[in-house]
Amino acid sequence: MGKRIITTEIMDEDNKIESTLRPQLLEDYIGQTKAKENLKVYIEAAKQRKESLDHVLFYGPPGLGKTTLAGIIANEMSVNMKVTSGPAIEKPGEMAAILNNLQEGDVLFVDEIHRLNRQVEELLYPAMEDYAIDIVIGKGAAAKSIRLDLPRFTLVGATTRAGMLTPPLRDRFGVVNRLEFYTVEELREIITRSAEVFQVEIDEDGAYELARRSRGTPRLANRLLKRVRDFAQVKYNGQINKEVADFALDLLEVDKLGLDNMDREILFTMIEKFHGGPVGIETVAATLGEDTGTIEEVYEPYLVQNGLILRTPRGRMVSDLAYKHFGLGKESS
Ligand SMILES: Nc1ncnc2c1ncn2[C@@H]1O[C@H](COP(=O)(O)OP(=O)(O)OP(=O)(O)O)[C@@H](O)[C@H]1O
Ligand SMILES: [Mg+2]
Repeated sequence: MGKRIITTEIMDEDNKIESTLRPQLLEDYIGQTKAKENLKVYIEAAKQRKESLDHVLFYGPPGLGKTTLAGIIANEMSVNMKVTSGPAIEKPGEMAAILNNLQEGDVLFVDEIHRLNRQVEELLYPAMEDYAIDIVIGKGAAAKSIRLDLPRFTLVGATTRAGMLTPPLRDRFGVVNRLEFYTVEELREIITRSAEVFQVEIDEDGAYELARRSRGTPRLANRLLKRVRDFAQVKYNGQINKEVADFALDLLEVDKLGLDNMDREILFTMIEKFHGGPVGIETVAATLGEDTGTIEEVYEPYLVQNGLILRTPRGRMVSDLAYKHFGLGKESS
């Protein structure tokens, strides 16, 4: 079977469970107050005017709810959502076909939109702006271009790498939302709700402990909940409390701040190779064999927000807090 350019349903097992956890309406969506308030107004206004919603861009680190919000937009507008992603579309013709098949008002969700290739992206410009595309038929001297009108659709783009979007594409989104890390309290609410879906009992302290270690990220919170549920079932009598959560999370090597391996690798590299900084982000990235932008937009934000990495004019520095977290002394230099 060839690659699927477009999917309207969510496919694999992990995703099937995820889809039951996904809130369907704006009012059930926990956190992201700013983005939510924004969307509420725009959705309301578009509905009153019986128009399609303006194009919406979501950006921010993985697992914060971009795909979920795209689905909510389609639900709230009572339209269909078609799902595709930047790397799945190779040729402008493929994008033209998708656009041409949309119904009036539909949401086209393009995940990883920063990975669209140039020709495909350029096709989107008139599509987004004028709801029309120009397609070339024939070759050489016989080639002619015809204009194809499109239904008024809403493009919802998502990216973890806002820095990689070209300005002309970014400028064509009327609504741009940056998603933030969730607070422990918001994550606790999400975990409590997910536990109901999983039909597993969890007490307040257990939910709090899971929330604290979820790296500000609902996807991680749900994943940890699933794992901890297994421990609760096999080792305790099915109930999740702080003791079970602690036991399971320690075993899973999720630390008290929810740092993952990459987080630790970044911090250890800075500590061991660069005396804790200051060091340029490019240098850290090169040492880790990672792309600078990925470190900057995907991994670093959580570390900066939690005061583990400090951004200074001379470069990044590992904070005292991070040394303390790892039980390390700061070497005097
Ligand atoms: N506000 C929320 N309330 C409850 N659950 C949420 C919320 N936001 C996200 N989730 C859950 O977190 C998981 C990840 O969300 P989602 O797939 O929307 O993230 P994403 O930003 O699209 O991630 P990626 O960048 O990796 O595509 C889903 O299981 C979803 O149900
Ligand atoms: Mg997604």
